[in-house]
Amino acid sequence: MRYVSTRGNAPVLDFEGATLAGLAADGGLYVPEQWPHFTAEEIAEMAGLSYVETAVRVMAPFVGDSLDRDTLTRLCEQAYAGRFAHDAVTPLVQLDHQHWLLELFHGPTLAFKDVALQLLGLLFETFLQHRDEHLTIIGATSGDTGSAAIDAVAGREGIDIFMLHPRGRVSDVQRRQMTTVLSPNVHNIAIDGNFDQAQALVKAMFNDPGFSGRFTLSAVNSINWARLMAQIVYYFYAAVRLGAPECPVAFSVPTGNFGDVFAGYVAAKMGLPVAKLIVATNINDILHRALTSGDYSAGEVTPTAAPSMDIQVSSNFERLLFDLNGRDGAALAEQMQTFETTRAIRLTNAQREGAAKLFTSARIDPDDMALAMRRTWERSGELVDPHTAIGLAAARSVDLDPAIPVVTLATAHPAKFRDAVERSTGTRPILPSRIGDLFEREEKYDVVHATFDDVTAHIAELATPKA
Ligand SMILES: Cc1ncc(COP(=O)(O)O)c(C=O)c1O
Ligand SMILES: N[C@@H](CCOP(=O)(O)O)C(=O)O
Repeated sequence: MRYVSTRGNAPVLDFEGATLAGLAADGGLYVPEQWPHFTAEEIAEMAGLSYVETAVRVMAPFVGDSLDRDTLTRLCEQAYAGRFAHDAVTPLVQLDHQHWLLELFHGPTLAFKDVALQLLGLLFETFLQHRDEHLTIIGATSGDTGSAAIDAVAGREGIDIFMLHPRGRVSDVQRRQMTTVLSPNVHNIAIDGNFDQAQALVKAMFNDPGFSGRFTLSAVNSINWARLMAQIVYYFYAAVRLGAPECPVAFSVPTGNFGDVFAGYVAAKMGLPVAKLIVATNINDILHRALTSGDYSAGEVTPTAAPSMDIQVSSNFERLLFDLNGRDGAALAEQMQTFETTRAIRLTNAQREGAAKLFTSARIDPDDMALAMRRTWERSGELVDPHTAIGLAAARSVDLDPAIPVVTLATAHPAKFRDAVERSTGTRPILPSRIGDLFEREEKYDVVHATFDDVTAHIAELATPKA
């Protein structure tokens, strides 16, 4: 499989190259040159497969010649068998006759990010084995990517990770999951700013030849295609259990950077019968506005009780706009440059009409989020975190054929957001025993001004330059 940039002006790479590069050299994002496709018979054959077997089937076409089948299978076994606290890896839980939760938080750091990052850590290690390179990973987090990426690469030879988080804007559990990992290759940086600023700094570092030329940079955010590839798997895994390919399934996805829901779009492109993708946002609603009125304009980020979704520049939306624009890289580059300068664009008619075929959206305010947490607890006995609650509230707000199962992606364990869950339900979720001592552990992180010069100077002091 070959990978092209959404902005049409970067080298075409294979899977290994795209995984190590992270971001394309022209500022765009790598996407497969074409979408692989499964027939209905091939999807039916996935019924009864284990998570690992499903993962290998779904990801093999994307990996192409970069890994042989045995190696891909071994890596999936290492990533999923044993590292997740549930045999099904991503189990389904039924709430009522139509609604289901897809629990994606059974990994080591209690959020859906583990599903992709456990594999990505192993991919980096495998690809580095035949290269004489030291990888410098630079990432930005609104709380969950950071800990999952750190868990995946802490202590690995030949890799350093620098993770930027917005100071004071992540939950105490989220922060400690990052800052209590004391491996010498882990570098946590708290910036005075929000996630969008952290993400912009990361992209600027990749795009600055003076900085990126000195190090072998890579990315762990969902700008890295390999992240999304691994997230496609659970759409297949859930849908075949609910009757696909005969029966279509809808998914409601709590959304910030548009990565998780874009993985659902790719699953649909690959032949999975997806009835609807519900883009569930909090009051930081750029995606809801874009999908309902074509207005993709970034406002100020407002802190909420669902902090991982406090995002106003949704990186992966670029991948959708590219696909819906007839994959015209030059036109997309112009559109994205306008967005980068003015922080606002209007979607073209082709983009709006194309998106409307599969996507719908809902903006959930804090009261409805709290109500969804309380009702789910009272009616189903399930504690859900604020992000999942937004997905559930959105799922229930959309008018869908009652015969179609609606799966809400449960993206984080409620214990990551204990205060918010307790406020809404009166019940305080307990930290799972594997991180039960989190509040006794020592923390280590640096506070750095959110400017390009300060952050790059800090990283350059600690990172290993190219030989
Ligand atoms: C718990 C949680 N839910 C939802 C999201 C949104 O996912 P995405 O950014 O892929 O849209 C995030 C962060 O990305 C998250 O950490
Ligand atoms: N919510 C994320 C933000 C980064 O998103 P990513 O999926 O692009 O890594 C987080 O928790 O860090």
